[in-house]
Amino acid sequence: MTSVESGSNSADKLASNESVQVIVRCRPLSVKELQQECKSVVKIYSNRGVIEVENLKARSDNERSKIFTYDAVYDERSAQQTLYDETIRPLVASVLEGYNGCVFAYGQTGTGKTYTMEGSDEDEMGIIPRAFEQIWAHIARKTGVEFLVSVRYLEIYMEEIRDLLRIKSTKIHELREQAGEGVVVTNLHSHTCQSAKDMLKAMKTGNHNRTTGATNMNEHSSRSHAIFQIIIEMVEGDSKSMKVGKLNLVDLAGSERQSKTGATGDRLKEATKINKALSSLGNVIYALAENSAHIPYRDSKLTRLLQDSLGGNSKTIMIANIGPANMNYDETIITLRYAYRAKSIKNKPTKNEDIKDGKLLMLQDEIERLKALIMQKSNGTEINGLDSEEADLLDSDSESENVEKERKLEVGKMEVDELSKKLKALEKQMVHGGKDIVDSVNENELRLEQQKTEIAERKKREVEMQQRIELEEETCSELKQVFASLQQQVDFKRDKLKRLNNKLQSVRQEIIDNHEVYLKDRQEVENANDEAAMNLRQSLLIIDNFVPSEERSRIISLAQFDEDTDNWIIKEDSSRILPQDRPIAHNYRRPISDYAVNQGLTQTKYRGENILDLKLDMPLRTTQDYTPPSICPQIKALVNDVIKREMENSHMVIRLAPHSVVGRSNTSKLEQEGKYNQALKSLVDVHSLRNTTAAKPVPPRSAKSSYQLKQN
Ligand SMILES: Nc1ncnc2c1ncn2[C@@H]1O[C@H](COP(=O)(O)OP(=O)(O)OP(=O)(O)O)[C@@H](O)[C@H]1O
Repeated sequence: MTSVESGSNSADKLASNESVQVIVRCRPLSVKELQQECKSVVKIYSNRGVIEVENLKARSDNERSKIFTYDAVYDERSAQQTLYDETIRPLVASVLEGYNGCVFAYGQTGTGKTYTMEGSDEDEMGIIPRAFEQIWAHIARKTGVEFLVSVRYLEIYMEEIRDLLRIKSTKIHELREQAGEGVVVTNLHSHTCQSAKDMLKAMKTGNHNRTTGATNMNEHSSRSHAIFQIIIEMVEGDSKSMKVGKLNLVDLAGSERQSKTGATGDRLKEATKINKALSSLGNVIYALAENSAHIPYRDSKLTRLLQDSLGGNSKTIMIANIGPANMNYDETIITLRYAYRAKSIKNKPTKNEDIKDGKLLMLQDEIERLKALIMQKSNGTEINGLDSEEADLLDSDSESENVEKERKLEVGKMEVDELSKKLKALEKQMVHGGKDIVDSVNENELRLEQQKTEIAERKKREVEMQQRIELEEETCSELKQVFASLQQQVDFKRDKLKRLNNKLQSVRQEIIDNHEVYLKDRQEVENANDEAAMNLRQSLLIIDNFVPSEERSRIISLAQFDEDTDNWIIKEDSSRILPQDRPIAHNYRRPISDYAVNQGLTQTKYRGENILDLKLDMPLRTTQDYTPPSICPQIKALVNDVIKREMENSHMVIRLAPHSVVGRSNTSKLEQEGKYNQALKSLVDVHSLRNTTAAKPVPPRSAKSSYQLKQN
């Protein structure tokens, strides 16, 4: 192991600074961006913590570039090791002293969040594996302290929490507020680790289970927000209280424009959820920065889980990842503004110490108890053993008693073995600090690492001082100015006015940019809304056409909104609860007789029987119920007369027809056809007259039926 702890210096320093620390990292232009001949528009001034972004489409000089200042900034050449040593190492050192810590990476999709948090290979390890090394290097040096280190790994995918270390688990994970612990996730597997390797294995397992997919912007895009939690419990000497350090390492899903990622279908649904959660995170950051009375933590699972990290009991670092390409200018500006706002969030970190109940303390108690029990049993067994030997000598006749004693001895030994195994398993979970200080850390390396950390800290201080100087120079320049003449004063004021005017312009520009972003966001929300409305309409159609109305009403009456899962759930209908194991029917599978049907309604249902019997709505009348209307005799006579006449005419036409083909002209043929048609028309008229005077049409007769749902 090469990592070392930074010492208490850095940790103490972090403790005094309660603001969320914001750092920005810019990745290099990607191969795709180089192929598309994109230009780099981001300039990084690491010594001052400043970033300048150039707008190639600017219409005026005022819009040309935008400048932002952060706690630290890293350009495309920055090494993983440097970023870790300068910003994360002090935070992890604080966690090892009993603070809560959080690092979260935010940024547009494909800007390097996963690269920063996890890294790529051994040389390019990211923050998470480096934190493992730091933690275990610390444990290796800490004599007289017992540690219990456990990890959890979860993802929030489409607003559902999934346990990445138990991906097949069907347990439901809810968010619960717990006194002293903040918001916790229920039923999450906690994996106890004995080394950095164990942790790395857990991370890899979780990464393998994480939801990823390809988008236009990133071939391996993370489609979920992933949180890796490390919990370190520490007990010093014989103390009966412990310290607990918790570290949340968060790799957020990328913020993205649907138009750029080319998201459709499921990807679009994912993107909508991702953007919704990120915009709630933005709202929380905004509300905290503005000191609002209400902070909308409950708007998403992500913000509830990060509640302590933002404005609560935690030391927090936000890493804003950006890309340098001109085509991502808008997204880069959004990320930078987001990050800039987060700078003003104030946290209230306090040490988690003097904790009287916890897994480690319980483990220690259990180990003590087992040790005492083993001791007691072993003593008992020895005594029994002696007794039996003596008994052998003294009383060779009592064979059966000896056998009995030997059996007891055997059972006693087995019990001791069992307890020893249990004890070993429990002891294995705990780690004793300071065990292999000589093996694990080479002294020279340790010194070298400490020097590196000191250099990093000095650099950090330099950046802070540089920023302070620049700020003071600006505010004090007027005071320092000695005016030789009125003209000089006027010139100075004019300069100042110009500067203020520039500022005003850039604020105006920001408002315009924000408005454009708002319009784009709105368009995307509208698109998502349309799709959701379409899905809803489709679902309603299915419900209207395929779900019987009484079933629908029943479900509506049972449905209720569950705040914890942020979802609709169906309450259990006690009247419908069926026994889990219904008895198997022997001779008949379905109740067919009336008696059986009645029995089925009141008594236990058998497996394989229909459990639902839904009657269809039957028509009130059938065609058989049709009675023709009574028609007035005059109309009847009139109609009969017309029919008779027309029939005669048509017979005549039909009789004449063969001759007409040979001996008559075409005109007379047409005349006859006209008459024939007229006769038919009269018939139709009479028929329709009948129909209108008849009773209302009767729906087609359908067989009296019911459809039945069968339980499998
Ligand atoms: N600082 C960097 N130096 C070199 N390569 C980088 C750097 N940052 C990111 N990359 C590369 O850029 C690509 C995208 O990075 P990554 O997957 O980490 O982005 P992401 O922000 O996590 O994306 P998404 O939100 O879609 O998951 C990867 O191939 C990664 O190796």
